[in-house]
Amino acid sequence: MDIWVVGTGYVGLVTGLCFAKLGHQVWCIDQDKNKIEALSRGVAPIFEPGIGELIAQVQSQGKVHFSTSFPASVPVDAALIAVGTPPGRDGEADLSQVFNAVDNLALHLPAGTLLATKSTVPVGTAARIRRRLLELGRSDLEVASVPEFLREGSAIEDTLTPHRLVFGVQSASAQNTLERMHSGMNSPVLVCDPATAEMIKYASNAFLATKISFVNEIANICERVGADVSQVSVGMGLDPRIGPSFLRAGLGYGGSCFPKDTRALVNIAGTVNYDFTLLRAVVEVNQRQRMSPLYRLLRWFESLEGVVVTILGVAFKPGTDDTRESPALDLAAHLISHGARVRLVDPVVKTAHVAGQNKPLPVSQDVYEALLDADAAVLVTEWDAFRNLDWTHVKNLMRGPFWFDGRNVLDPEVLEQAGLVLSNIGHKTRSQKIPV
Ligand SMILES: NC(=O)c1ccc[n+]([C@@H]2O[C@H](COP(=O)([O-])OP(=O)(O)OC[C@H]3O[C@@H](n4cnc5c(N)ncnc54)[C@H](O)[C@@H]3O)[C@@H](O)[C@H]2O)c1
Ligand SMILES: O=c1ccn([C@@H]2O[C@H](COP(=O)(O)OP(=O)(O)O[C@H]3O[C@H](CO)[C@@H](O)[C@H](O)[C@H]3O)[C@@H](O)[C@H]2O)c(=O)[nH]1
Repeated sequence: MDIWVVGTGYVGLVTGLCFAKLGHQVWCIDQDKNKIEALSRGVAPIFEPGIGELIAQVQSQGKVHFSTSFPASVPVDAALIAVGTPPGRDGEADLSQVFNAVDNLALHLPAGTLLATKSTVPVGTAARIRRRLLELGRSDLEVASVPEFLREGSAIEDTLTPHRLVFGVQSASAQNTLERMHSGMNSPVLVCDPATAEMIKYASNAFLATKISFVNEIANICERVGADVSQVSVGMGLDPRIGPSFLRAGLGYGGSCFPKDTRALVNIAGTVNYDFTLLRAVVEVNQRQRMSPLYRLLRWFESLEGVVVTILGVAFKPGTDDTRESPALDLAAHLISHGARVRLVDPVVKTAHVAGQNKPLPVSQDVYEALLDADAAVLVTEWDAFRNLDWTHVKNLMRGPFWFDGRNVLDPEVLEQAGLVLSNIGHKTRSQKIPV
């Protein structure tokens, strides 16, 4: 098949490359000249395991093409919209990129082509797209919703072997086009109407975010009653009705999806006069959870004025260089506003945009250098590189012994043996000095 993918961000790029790998002829179109130039030279604009090799493979097979404009006289069976849907002022999804893409596609797609959204869009967007196409005199295009469920860090595998495919369609021919497009993927398929498909995407992200905020609330109670949240998670997860995933307590969720999509779903509910009380609480709990190291540091130091704090991990999770809605950036901004001197270290992120700073902050790649003369350290992102440090060396480098493990991946006993003091989330603190 011939497929156009509009928007070559995370989702558009990975989707386009994977369809090319499945044997389709793919055009990846993006308005960002630098991105397209880099991709044409085989350079990936994102850090994602396997992406460089995949670009090289499908480029050498002539299966993928990168362009800033819609190709003329090139056949096309389906166009996928994978542009951004960033949050607007009240958390609502800003659909300007989507409708810009729709308007451009309306000028270029031949009659009968399928136009499907991969972007996460509010319920009712497919209907709005159809109305827009009618206004533009393009009642001859099919509209569908095919939400994307990939995770950053395992995006290629998730796209080639997804847990499920959701086809939100209104006609047999649209379903048939999507089936041909995805043939070669051996995944369960749910066929439904576009509005239902759009809701499945938001409901899935909101439910996973709810699990995380729930376990973080349990963790906070564990600290106060002397229970161990890691074991509570294992114990809960052994019940197949609950399942073990997304029960890792920590500094809460970040990234380009959960924070944005939970707020957007609260907003969607509001537009139909429904107060999504539960999801509002999930969002609030997540925001509060990010600040737990700040409160713990304030109890340890009393004042953070001039205190040097090293933050380990700037990406919102390991395996990506994406810093969108990373808890580390929020924490850094709050520590700085309390007078702390913040140092950042991450294996792949090079600079960080921290609110209130007029230029990006540098991010070190050398963890020992970043810990030299630090008064305290906070692990925010559980990169492997931070798990097995030479703790005696760390103790000797640092001015103070205080560590906060925001992802519960460090062994308190090992750190204590080296003379450090470790506080973490959801465990009874071992040091008498750290009040909960
Ligand atoms: N990042 C993820 O892990 C992920 C996973 C599933 C779903 N999603 C959803 O997919 C969508 C895209 O996410 P992303 O992270 O890839 O976004 P992104 O912001 O990284 O990329 C969007 C791209 O679209 C391009 N673009 C914008 N308007 C355009 C236009 N009119 N024509 C051509 N190109 C245009 C931008 O230049 C940019 O490169 C969002 O709705 C997001 O919620 C993201
Ligand atoms: O037990 C857990 C699991 C995750 N997280 C945090 O949750 C966030 C999101 O993690 P993850 O879901 O792995 O990353 P994303 O790449 O943002 O993927 C989510 O968002 C995508 C965009 O919508 C969806 O496609 C995916 O299915 C969905 O998992 C990260 O900050 C994690 O640190 C926790 O705090 N505890």
